[in-house]
Amino acid sequence: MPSYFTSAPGKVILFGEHAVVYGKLATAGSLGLRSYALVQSRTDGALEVNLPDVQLVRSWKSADIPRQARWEGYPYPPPAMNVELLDQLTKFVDLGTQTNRSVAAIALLYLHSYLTSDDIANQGYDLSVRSDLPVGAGLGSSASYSVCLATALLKLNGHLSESLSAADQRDLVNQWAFQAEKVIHGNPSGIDNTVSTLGGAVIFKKGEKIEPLPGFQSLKFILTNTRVPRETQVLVANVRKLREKFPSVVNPMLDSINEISISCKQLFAQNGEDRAHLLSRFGDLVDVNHGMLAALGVSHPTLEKVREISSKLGLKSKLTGAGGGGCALTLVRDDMDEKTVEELKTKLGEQGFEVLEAQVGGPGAGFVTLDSVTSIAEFLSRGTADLETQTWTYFV
Ligand SMILES: Nc1ncnc2c1ncn2[C@@H]1O[C@H](COP(=O)(O)OP(=O)(O)OP(=O)(O)O)[C@@H](O)[C@H]1O
Ligand SMILES: C[C@@](O)(CCO)CC(=O)[O-]
Ligand SMILES: [Mg+2]
Repeated sequence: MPSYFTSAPGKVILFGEHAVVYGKLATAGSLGLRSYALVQSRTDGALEVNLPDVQLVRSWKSADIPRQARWEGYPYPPPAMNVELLDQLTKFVDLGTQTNRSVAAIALLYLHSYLTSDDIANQGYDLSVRSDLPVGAGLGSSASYSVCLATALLKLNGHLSESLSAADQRDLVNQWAFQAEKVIHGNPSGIDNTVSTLGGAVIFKKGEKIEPLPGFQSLKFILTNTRVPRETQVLVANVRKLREKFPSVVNPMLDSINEISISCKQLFAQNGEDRAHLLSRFGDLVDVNHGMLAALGVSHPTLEKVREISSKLGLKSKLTGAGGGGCALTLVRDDMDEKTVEELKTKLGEQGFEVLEAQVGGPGAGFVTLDSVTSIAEFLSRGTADLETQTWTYFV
């Protein structure tokens, strides 16, 4: 009766969102805010899914769920996106096409279709996911959800055997989480699931081996959730349309954003000893990158409000993630006194924004093997601090 907790962090993109979709460099770090899953096998052939963050509770007879090919296992890569299966699953879940919970359920069943063995499918299983991240706010909730799902289903089906190195296990989790991200986002670059799987801070280029950001030093940010809902898929599509209309205008902007990530990498690599200089230059890059994103049409009046409020207090902010609402990050320099930070938080709160403080650069995906059946209700009501006291295994 295998059963597991799995967990994965959200992410904050420092520089390079959107440009990363076109093969440009981006830098990002994992967040202290995480999602958690509980997966455990049953005996009655049901697949029971609990996703409280998107208000979804469903129980399907496992035998009724459309399935096509199974994945052959390591070292085979996941097959190309199966559009026919996606159509079948969309009809099967019957929750509308573009709702939060519809895509969440389809992503889960898509991984189920490939990763679940016939034996486990016949027995059935419970899968619940809960998150400390705001959903759809630019902090990688979809990636963190996808990484939790991939880790849970790979573990449950014995695909992460101990004969594989930690790096191979991590790659498998990342590759399958990317499949789930594709179901949710359409055309993701893969940066979000990669940061969520690996943890730490990375410099990322689509399709290339990922490197930790050399010399990365922990930075303090305030994250402001404007609470304006938006969908990453829609914003990415809007930038694509603008680029198709004006390639000669937009392409140089994407190149400039690439240079921002290179400058960030150089800052950490060269200026590690002069922290004040590093933070001042980092702040300049925050400003420039936001300006370019605004020019690409992915800012929002609320994000500009965050910039206005923070700028009056001498702080630099930019949107983070896809933009169009969602979250902004504000760099808190070491020399900022607590009073100013409190004033910032108060002013942001007065606008109805949610202010989050989180560490950047913590651990990536992890799991705990459980030796007894856990009640779903208990798992869903447990505090994060309580879950974190478990003995987690990370893929390092
Ligand atoms: N805890 C969760 N439970 C179930 N589904 C989730 C959860 N978190 C995210 N999702 C899925 O991810 C979707 C949100 O993804 P989206 O990419 O638009 O936002 P994000 O990942 O928070 O932001 P960004 O991609 O800009 O970082 C939701 O509609 C839902 O389908
Ligand atoms: C907007 C985007 O660049 C980042 C979303 O967090 C999309 C992606 O990279 O897939
Ligand atoms: Mg996302």
